[in-house]
Amino acid sequence: MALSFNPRLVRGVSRCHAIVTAKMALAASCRDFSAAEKSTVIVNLNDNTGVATIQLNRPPVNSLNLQLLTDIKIALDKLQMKKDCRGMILTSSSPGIFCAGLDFMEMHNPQEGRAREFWRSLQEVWKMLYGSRLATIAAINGHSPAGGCLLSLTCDYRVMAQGKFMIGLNETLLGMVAPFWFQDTMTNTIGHREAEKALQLGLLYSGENALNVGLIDELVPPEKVMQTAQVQMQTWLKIPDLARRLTKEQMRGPTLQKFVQRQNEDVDQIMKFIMDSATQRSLGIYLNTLKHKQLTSV
Ligand SMILES: CCCCCCCCCCCCC/C=C/C(=O)SCCNC(=O)CCNC(=O)[C@H](O)C(C)(C)COP(=O)(O)OP(=O)(O)OC[C@H]1O[C@@H](n2cnc3c(N)ncnc32)[C@H](O)[C@@H]1OP(=O)(O)O
Repeated sequence: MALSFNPRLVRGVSRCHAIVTAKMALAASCRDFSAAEKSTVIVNLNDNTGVATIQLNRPPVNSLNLQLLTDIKIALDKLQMKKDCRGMILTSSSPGIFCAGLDFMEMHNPQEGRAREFWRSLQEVWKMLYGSRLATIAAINGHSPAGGCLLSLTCDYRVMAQGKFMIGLNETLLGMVAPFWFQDTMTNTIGHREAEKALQLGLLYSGENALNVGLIDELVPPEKVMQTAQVQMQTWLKIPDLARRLTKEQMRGPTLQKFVQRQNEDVDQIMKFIMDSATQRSLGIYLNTLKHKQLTSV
């Protein structure tokens, strides 16, 4: 697959306890997170409200590598198995950066087996989040390009910090095509016409413009992002869980079913793209410019 790289572009807790101290069962599972090596997520569960927080904790930019994706999946798995857990807020431990998207280092001259595992992990995290039984809110406390935007789009509600932060699926600016399920998630959120523009132009939206097109639901001062997410979560939790969950399943089911049907084909296509020598040349050039980048928004 050919890749056209444009170097001008780019750049784009109440009893609540830290990771593991929540309830006994969760405490045990959380110990698992940090047993072998430092976890790249911080998980809290408020015993009183049933609301969990997952903080992406891979400084400096929370780029999604295999470990971070695996840690998110493990955390979600464990939270979803806990009956008392009804909601989850996804945020970052690094104010100013929610998530910089996929970790380019996972795609730069990778071993094919590792790259496949990486892509499958991304697919699994998307599928789990998009179909989660939990009420989910993204507390976007910083930049959220590409895969970062995708993560937030899986949630039921998005609160973003005011400031010079950008959010959007900017893949085309990098000479990449956002996979169909990235596109579907965007279209389901902002509608077909706006998604057409956003995806083809690789638009990175300012908070104000993201609010205008419905990409985010609230824009608040940075210090109010978590509080706003927690207050909004109470609204979602007033709805009987089963009714809310079945409605979500009906709304998102067709997108998830289409994804499952084409999941393997998607892995094969991406592998072909990543393993292509022209892609690797472009990525090498891009990685050099990444240090001197500047994101510009609409
Ligand atoms: C031409 C590319 C071709 C790639 C082809 C590969 C195949 C791909 C297959 C198809 C995939 C399609 C879907 C893709 C989805 C994605 O998510 S791709 C990732 C897109 N993300 C971005 O473009 C964001 C890039 N980063 C930034 O714009 C900025 O870093 C920031 C998020 C705005 C933060 O800025 P700032 O606070 O100024 O920090 P920096 O100094 O820029 O960064 C700190 C260090 O982190 C490194 N880094 C940043 N982003 C990434 C990343 N995504 N992956 C890996 N590393 C990253 C950055 O280089 C800095 O490193 P050091 O200089 O070593 O400190």
